[in-house]
Amino acid sequence: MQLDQTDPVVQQVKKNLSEIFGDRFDQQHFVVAVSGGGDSMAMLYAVAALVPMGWLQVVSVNHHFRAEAADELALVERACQGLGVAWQAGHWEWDGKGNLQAAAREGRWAILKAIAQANRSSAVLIGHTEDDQIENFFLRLARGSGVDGLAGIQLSSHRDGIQIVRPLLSIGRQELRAWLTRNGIEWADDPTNEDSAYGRIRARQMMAQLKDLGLTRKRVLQTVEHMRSASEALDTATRQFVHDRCRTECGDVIIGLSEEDFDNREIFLRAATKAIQWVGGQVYKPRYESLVSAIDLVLNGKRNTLSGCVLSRENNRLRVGRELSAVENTLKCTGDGPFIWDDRWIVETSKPIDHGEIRALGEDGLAHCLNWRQIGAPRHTLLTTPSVWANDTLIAAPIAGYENGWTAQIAADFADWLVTH
Ligand SMILES: Nc1ncnc2c1ncn2[C@@H]1O[C@H](COP(=O)(O)OP(=O)(O)OP(=O)(O)O)[C@@H](O)[C@H]1O
Repeated sequence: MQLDQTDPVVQQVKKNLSEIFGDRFDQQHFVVAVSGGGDSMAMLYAVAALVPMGWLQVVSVNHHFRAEAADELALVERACQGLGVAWQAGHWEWDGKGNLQAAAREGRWAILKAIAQANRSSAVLIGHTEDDQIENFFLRLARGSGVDGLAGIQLSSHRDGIQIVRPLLSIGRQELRAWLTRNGIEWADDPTNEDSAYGRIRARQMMAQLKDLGLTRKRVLQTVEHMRSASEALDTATRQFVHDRCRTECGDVIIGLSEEDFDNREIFLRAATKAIQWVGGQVYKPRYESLVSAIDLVLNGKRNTLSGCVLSRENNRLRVGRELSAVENTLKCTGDGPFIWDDRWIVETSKPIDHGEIRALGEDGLAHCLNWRQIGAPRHTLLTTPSVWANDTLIAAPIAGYENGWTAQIAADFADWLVTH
């Protein structure tokens, strides 16, 4: 079944996609994440009405913890066959570690990301709706979130260098359900959606009661909008702060301290958070309380660690460096590169290597770098920089002064990275 472009839901989706991609929204390759639930099925049909089928790759992930999942995937596959759109299943299985829901979300993202990268897609489309926005607001409020958290879900965001777009974000779930029914589109109801053990569902139920206070959907969405605008203003100020006061050195961020940072901490803390995320390769921010206590300690001269980073004070500078025990990556390398190591270094050579290994320099490596003191960076920083090994012999440690035909440079400049994070 194909839908008419004048259909109101299709029109909304068109408006949202055009806002992000301009007039050429129908000439982008999209990965469309479809679970078989009402929201993502609505997204599938609306997007298929707008974007020629050759530009779409639908992906459904089976998390293998609900018996119904296979039927849901089959439902999506049938729908895609009917629409003439490419469909692919992804499989994920829980290793029993951590929280199941969170692990499933991460596993799903890893699959979507890999497919988007393989297809060189412009974006991954996700079926979040206005209801998700509202539920998310209450969940964040309950967690004591600040301006950024309450600024809500964005129409477009980035993760791991991939754009995520939510074309249904301005449409309510009820409207979508009615639309699906009107158009005879089948969807699968996820039984866990009714299970009040999940915070999101509890937030949904609570909304009904808050109406009595005059706290309507519209009011919540207004607050989200205000928070977004405040958050954007703070981001701009943070970028300016980073431009004026931060620089990078051997993969660390150095923040120049000034007296006013002790009084007016908001922008300073935001810049420190971004530095920690950039150095530590963290998608999520450290918890606010952990950040404040770590910063207090370091400003008082006590070196400490947070989110894969070492925070240390050097007179009027705060250094955010990588924590050695958090660097797990050992990368096999053959040829001349470029090799991406620790998700942030580009390592290359003019002398191709056979079956080498790139890993953090560490104590044993640094012992071979006789000139490291001349670099001017602290020992704990150099220990975390890339080094190249062959059969346990150190071949190069370019940042620690032992180049031997190798170079290493940071892949994404901190200030550039800030623009999309
Ligand atoms: N198993 C899955 N396979 C592919 N995409 C998924 C899967 N589960 C969720 N998604 C994507 O993530 C979005 C958000 O999922 P979530 O479970 O938070 O919401 P939902 O309201 O249950 O959505 P839906 O009704 O579409 O399942 C979905 O709309 C869909 O785009």
